[in-house]
Amino acid sequence: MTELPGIVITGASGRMGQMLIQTVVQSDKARLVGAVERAGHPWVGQDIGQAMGGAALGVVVTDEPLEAFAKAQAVIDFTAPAATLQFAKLAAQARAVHVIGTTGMSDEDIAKLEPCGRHAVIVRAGNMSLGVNLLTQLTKKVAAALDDDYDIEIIESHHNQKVDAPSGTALMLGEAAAEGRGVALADVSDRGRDGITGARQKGDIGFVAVRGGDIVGEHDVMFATAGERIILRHVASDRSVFARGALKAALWGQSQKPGEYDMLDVLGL
Ligand SMILES: NC(=O)C1=CN([C@@H]2O[C@H](COP(=O)(O)OP(=O)(O)OC[C@H]3O[C@@H](n4cnc5c(N)ncnc54)[C@H](O)[C@@H]3O)[C@@H](O)[C@H]2O)C=CC1
Ligand SMILES: O=C(O)C1=N[C@H](C(=O)O)C[C@H](O)C1
Repeated sequence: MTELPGIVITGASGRMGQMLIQTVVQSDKARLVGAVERAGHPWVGQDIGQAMGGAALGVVVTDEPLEAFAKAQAVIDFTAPAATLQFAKLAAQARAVHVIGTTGMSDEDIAKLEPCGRHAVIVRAGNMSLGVNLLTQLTKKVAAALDDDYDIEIIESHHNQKVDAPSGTALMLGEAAAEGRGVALADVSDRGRDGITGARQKGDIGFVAVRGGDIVGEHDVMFATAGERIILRHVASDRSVFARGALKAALWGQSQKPGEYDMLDVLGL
């Protein structure tokens, strides 16, 4: 019998890290072979199951990513941009599929993934849920059907510990709206209203970020014109939707050629 694909989770103690550990351990399609945390983190050296407050899982948290990646078929990485760039090089070296959920990466950061994608499969998306990826397609379609008498605003809400804005999801939705309209998002994006801003520019795509409490992730795409508004909405109430998508991507990546992919490729949307 062939062994199930081995998965390493980076940022293992994080909100997503812990959800990913649970998701992989409960799956009958993959096995957990590693858990990585940053050097100096108190969980390093502890069994990941016990560190999470449960039974031992036989996987000790390490701060040596390459050693862990070498034993794995895939790395699922929801950490921070600098860490993700380091992991991309190491996953390519280990020829492991690298699933990147990390957001807040700059265009320069994203360009640095290109050489890694020549050696290994990379799947990257600002949101790994089926619902949001479907919403990008709906957004594109609605934006293509309406002219710029409809003002597009993207409103995102997240918990009070989120460090980046706009969210990765909001940017995906903005890209989809811009694509539907046949414009480049960089040319029409309005991200920072404060003070005497002047009236809204026709054709702009606006972004609004709300931060508070324990909101998992909510996104509205509003098309507003005189007399009516259309609002497309996604609400995530549990991080398992992201973790399930990420595991699906890790398994899908096993049969792909090296290159950079996104969740639309994984989901066939
Ligand atoms: N694409 C998607 O579907 C989703 C993406 N995210 C993104 O995932 C990222 C993480 O989110 P959370 O889990 O909420 O954050 P968090 O702050 O709870 O967890 C991040 C973890 O990464 C660890 N980390 C940082 N640098 C590291 C390094 N060099 N080596 C190993 N571990 C390192 C931290 O110690 C921490 O445990 C964010 O960018 C967030 O926006 C979150 C949810 C869904
Ligand atoms: O940081 C989060 O929590 C989330 N981040 C992703 C994003 O930036 O869009 C996805 C999700 O909304 C949760």
